[in-house]
Amino acid sequence: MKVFDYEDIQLIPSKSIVKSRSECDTSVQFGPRRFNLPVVPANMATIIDEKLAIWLASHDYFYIMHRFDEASRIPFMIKMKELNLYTSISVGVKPQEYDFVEELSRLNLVPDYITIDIAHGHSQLVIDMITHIKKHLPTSFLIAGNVATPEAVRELENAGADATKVGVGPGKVCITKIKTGFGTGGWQLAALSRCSKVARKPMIADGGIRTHGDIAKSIRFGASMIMIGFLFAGHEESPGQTIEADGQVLKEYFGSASEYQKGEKTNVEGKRILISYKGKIEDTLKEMTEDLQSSISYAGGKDIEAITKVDYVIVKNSIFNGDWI
Ligand SMILES: NC(=O)C1=CN([C@@H]2O[C@H](COP(=O)(O)OP(=O)(O)OC[C@H]3O[C@@H](n4cnc5c(N)ncnc54)[C@H](OP(=O)(O)O)[C@@H]3O)[C@@H](O)[C@H]2O)C=CC1
Ligand SMILES: Nc1nc2c(ncn2[C@@H]2O[C@H](COP(=O)(O)O)[C@@H](O)[C@H]2O)c(=O)[nH]1
Repeated sequence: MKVFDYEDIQLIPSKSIVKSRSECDTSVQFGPRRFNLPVVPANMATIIDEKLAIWLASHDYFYIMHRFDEASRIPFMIKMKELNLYTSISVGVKPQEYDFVEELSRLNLVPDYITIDIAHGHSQLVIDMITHIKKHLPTSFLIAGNVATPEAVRELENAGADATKVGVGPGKVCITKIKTGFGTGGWQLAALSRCSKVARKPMIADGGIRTHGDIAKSIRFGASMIMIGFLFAGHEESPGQTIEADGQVLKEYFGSASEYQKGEKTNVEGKRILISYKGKIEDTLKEMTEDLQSSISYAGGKDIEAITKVDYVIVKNSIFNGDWI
């Protein structure tokens, strides 16, 4: 199988049709809503919390709340609805999650988006949860993952998922490939490309984004939305703990399957890292927008759609020409 990853690809420019990059529209329709950018901060405890979710929703960005503070999910949804903001939450597949879905239905607290978030999403456990959610919350836009193969995308779509999330093991704080030998680490973009050959519904590329150019590459290879942890970690608004050491300000970023999230050393497939403080998330989103507008201009178009059709070359490990920016 021919594989490649983000650092091995360069997209080929087409003639620009705009006078200024500011003419390029980075917005995207995803499910029932339109968002300013095709990116979503990872549904992880050190990446998203209620305060950031409110900011993102009220500024027309997509968010997915994590599922690790189970009891706070209903109060969170009530607050978002009171603020007239859309709701987007995560669930797992354990028995209590079945009750939770039924409770939402009973309370008529219907999330606009609901994401089934487990490590190995190509599983009967996920198919059963898709069936359960579609029965009790049929109008919610249902995202299911994570998966790595076309077979998995097809099965979850056939079970009723409205979108699938692709990426097993490419994450910055992931140790799945080291601990299990499995995953898409090092070939995440090729895995996405394979999945796109069969997907009939939108796909979220999840994990392994290291530069803003990787967003355009994900779109070229089939993603409608891109989930990002590392690039959103370390901001003022990031919920991870802030640590000061030797005059440096650092923030923590840990995996959802790490002992820091789980509170125990069982089935650990994630680690914790410290990241230099990055400033305000609004500034990062502005830079991402400008860079994606530039990508659209290089693609020879005026909107995201233009990027889906560009030519590309595979040049192994080429993008930094041996340098790091
Ligand atoms: N995208 C990725 O590459 C990865 C992401 N993660 C993240 O970590 C968090 C915890 O994930 P997860 O452990 O799935 O959540 P849970 O702890 O909720 O476990 C999910 C359920 O699936 C069962 N299961 C069976 N086989 C597997 C398998 N190979 N991997 C995981 N579960 C399995 C588990 O049973 P039992 O516990 O008894 O085995 C459990 O009932 C999630 O947020 C997930 O997204 C974790 C690893 C990889
Ligand atoms: N293998 C693991 N993967 C994890 C864990 N926690 C989260 N994740 C995945 O990583 C992405 C974010 O990737 P990044 O490269 O942008 O940082 C996230 O959305 C999850 O899919 C974990 O503990 N182990």
